[in-house]
Amino acid sequence: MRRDSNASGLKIRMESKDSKRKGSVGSKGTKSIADTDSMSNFDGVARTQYMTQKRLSSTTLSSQAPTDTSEDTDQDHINVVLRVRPLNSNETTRKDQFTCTFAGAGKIEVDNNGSSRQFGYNVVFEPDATQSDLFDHSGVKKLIDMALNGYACTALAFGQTGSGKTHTMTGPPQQFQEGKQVDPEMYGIIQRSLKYLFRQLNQQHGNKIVRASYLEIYNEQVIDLLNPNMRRYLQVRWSKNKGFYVENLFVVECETEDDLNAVLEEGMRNRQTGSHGLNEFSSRSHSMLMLTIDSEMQDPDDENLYITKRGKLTFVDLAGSEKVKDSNSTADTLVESNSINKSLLVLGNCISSLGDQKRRQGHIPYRDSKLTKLLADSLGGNGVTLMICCITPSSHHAPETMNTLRYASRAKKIRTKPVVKMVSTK
Ligand SMILES: Nc1ncnc2c1ncn2[C@@H]1O[C@H](COP(=O)(O)OP(=O)(O)OP(=O)(O)O)[C@@H](O)[C@H]1O
Repeated sequence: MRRDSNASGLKIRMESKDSKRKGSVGSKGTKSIADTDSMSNFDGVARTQYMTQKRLSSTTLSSQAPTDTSEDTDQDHINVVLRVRPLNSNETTRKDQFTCTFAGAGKIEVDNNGSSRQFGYNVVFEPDATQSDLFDHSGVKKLIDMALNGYACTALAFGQTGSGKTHTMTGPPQQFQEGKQVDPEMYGIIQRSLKYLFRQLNQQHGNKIVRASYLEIYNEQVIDLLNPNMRRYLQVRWSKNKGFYVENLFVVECETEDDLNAVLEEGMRNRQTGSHGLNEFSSRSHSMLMLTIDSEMQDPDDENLYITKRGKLTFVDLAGSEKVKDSNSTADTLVESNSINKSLLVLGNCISSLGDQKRRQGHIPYRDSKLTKLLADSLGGNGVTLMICCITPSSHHAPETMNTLRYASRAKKIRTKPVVKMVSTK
């Protein structure tokens, strides 16, 4: 191990060269809330506990108890939660209608030009839900607990451009600009997760090592967000042991929450963003912040043997699907839009196949995009996944919103087989 800094001076303890090279809410309805700490999907041991309903004074979240508890006990459904952002100033100026009705119990009804449809998810966050509501009740804490116990866990934000994915994951995107600061109340799921992760780690005994890497997929190329000066596209490879992985990705070892926050800031500053008709600070790439958490413990039966549980925690902020007509894309942004839409189409195809009981036994087109290759394990493998779908309630975007909701419903049917990864060392 040695201390080092990357090209842009990120001061974080880094792994040895070898290991580095290895790439290693407010509606009108009921005010109820899910105790997501008992969500069966995120509980690898007690798998069939039902969510308990709690009343909460001013928050309006709704929840749904999982209904099918009789299935293969090795498998877990992907958890899907939905966040509806408030109407923005463009939408109110245009006098767009508010299309969503919240019936409670994880149900949402959306009106698309006179025809309405109801959808159901694990939790629905209504427009006045706060950032802290999202963190407390989306199930992400359970996800972190599972990563600490050796599972590969993913939190993935999905939805049309401008629907609030980045806001949900990190808070307002402007905060990462030079000299800008944000009220900590606005911090997103990632910053809150990093805090929670270190709080949990500090309470545990034994050696713990947290490593981080951060990449983006921009125009179907993988770029290292922690080493952007390298400006070399990284290759996605496959191996029997690791599945799909990115070769030569910069990996940093983080000792504190501040180290991880520095990684986040560095990556967010380097991420491709652009301005278009639907979002002033639009992410033009899919980003993945990947943490590996090694927890070493002595084998109770052999004092010379140490067992390391290797959990993973990945935060994915997808670029948003967009209608080129609405985003007024031209030249470069058109190439970006097409690339984003294409990779999201492949993701949609994978989700459709995986969500269909018959088709999931057949060919899943993971290899059709880098994004799906890197999400293969989270979606169809041994991972545990939380999908956070973001939508706008605006009538102007209702057809696109319907698409997002349909995808989210399909994703809910996907099942993975979570396994704990162990490494033993003498
Ligand atoms: N729940 C919310 N409450 C208040 N403002 C929000 C909310 N969600 C999003 N916004 C604001 O709306 C704008 C667009 O949000 P954001 O950039 O997160 O969208 P996105 O889905 O990540 O878009 P893209 O795919 O283009 O990157 C931002 O200014 C953001 O702060």
